[in-house]
Amino acid sequence: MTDADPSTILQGLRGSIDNIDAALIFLLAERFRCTKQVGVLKAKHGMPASDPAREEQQIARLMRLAEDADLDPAFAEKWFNFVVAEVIRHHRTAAAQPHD
Ligand SMILES: O=C(O)C(=O)C[C@]1(C(=O)O)C=C[C@@H](O)C=C1
Repeated sequence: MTDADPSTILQGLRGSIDNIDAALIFLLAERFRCTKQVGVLKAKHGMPASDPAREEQQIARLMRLAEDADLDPAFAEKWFNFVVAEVIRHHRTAAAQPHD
């Protein structure tokens, strides 16, 4: 990566960034497909939208994984909290719908 034209290098890196962003979108979509089913299950059985004990375990695990992957663990925690806030919003919406 030394002598190549910088704009060629940039183009190659951007290609990888675009592939990674696409994979992240697909993974997030799959995660929300699962959590929507969790929301319906919880709503049907009168279970609370959030489970703080489960979240604590998830955060501890993700922060360990982030450290191993050389990713800022505080960033991993922020990302998780951001996603879970949206999941809980979906769960509350599901609970407010009529269900049998
Ligand atoms: O596992 C659950 O009970 C969920 O509702 C899923 C989930 C998550 O997105 O991982 C979301 C909210 C809970 O507080 C904990 C975890």
